[in-house]
Amino acid sequence: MEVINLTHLDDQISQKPHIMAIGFFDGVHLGHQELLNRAKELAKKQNVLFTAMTFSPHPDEVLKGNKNRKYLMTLPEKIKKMEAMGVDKLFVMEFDRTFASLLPADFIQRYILNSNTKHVVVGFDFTFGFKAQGNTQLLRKESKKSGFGLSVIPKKTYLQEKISSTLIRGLVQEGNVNVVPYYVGSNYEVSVNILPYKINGNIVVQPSDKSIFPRPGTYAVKVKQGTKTLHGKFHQYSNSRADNELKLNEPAHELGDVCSIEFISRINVSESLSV
Ligand SMILES: Cc1cc2nc3c(=O)[nH]c(=O)nc-3n(C[C@H](O)[C@H](O)[C@H](O)COP(=O)(O)O)c2cc1C
Ligand SMILES: Nc1ncnc2c1ncn2[C@@H]1O[C@H](COP(=O)(O)OP(=O)(O)OP(=O)(O)O)[C@@H](O)[C@H]1O
Repeated sequence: MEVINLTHLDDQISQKPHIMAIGFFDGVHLGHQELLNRAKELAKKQNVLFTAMTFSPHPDEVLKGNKNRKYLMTLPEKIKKMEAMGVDKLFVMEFDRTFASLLPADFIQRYILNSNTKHVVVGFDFTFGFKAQGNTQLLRKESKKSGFGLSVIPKKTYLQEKISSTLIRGLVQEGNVNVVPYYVGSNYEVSVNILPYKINGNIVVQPSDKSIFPRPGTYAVKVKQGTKTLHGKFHQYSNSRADNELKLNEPAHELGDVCSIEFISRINVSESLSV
């Protein structure tokens, strides 16, 4: 997969024909996966590239000044997932105030009409352009007028509720990691750095300060490094502390500098790590 970093100065993003999925896609949940899979199928049928456009940082960081915003996935984690979803080219548009002020019609002109975008795939509640004025109705109207294809993915729900990044962020923060697979199709997973010392014989790990972590407590986890998977317990001290302890059930002599932690479930206090 090719990753193309863009700014508002890039007014054309592709010469080759492509089918593009658009959205922020934090956590790449089952709703996002349906959308990306639709774009992938269409691209295969039409023998064109499957592309996705995402934004960095999140519009709220820029427009609401919410600099401490935390994510289900950091950008490198999202890039890895997009590659696994089969995206050929990922456009990462720098979201700044100048880009935010682009009118919906100008967004369509630059990134769809001038960029050989044959078909656009978005969800039912997608918005774009200055003050989020563009929506799927506008895209529908323009697609008929200008002749590009449009697929709008209907709301994907679980227990009658929209599957959303916001809802999943809440589940993780509350420690309800065991239900995340119903919304994402897999466990909540975070990449961490392994620090070069131990505490009480436990491995000490440090997440990115942009990653969401479950509330303090002990969690049953899977630790993945390359093709290796180990099981263990993860202890989260407090939301403000930067390091956390990891106790593996099996010896892991060659654990390197980084690994990813999959959260399976929260463990009762009585079974917790002795720390
Ligand atoms: C060109 C452009 C301009 C945007 N301007 C605004 C804006 O002024 N205010 C706002 O709240 N969101 C703005 N957004 C953010 C969108 O409303 C939306 O959050 C973003 O396109 C990601 O879509 P998604 O949230 O459905 O993933 C803009 C998006 C684009 C593509
Ligand atoms: N449950 C869903 N069903 C269908 N489409 C969805 C669903 N959730 C999001 N989408 C679509 O996926 C794209 C990316 O959406 P976005 O990143 O805003 O996800 P979200 O889960 O709604 O996030 P948030 O909760 O932060 O608003 C958009 O085109 C959106 O319409």
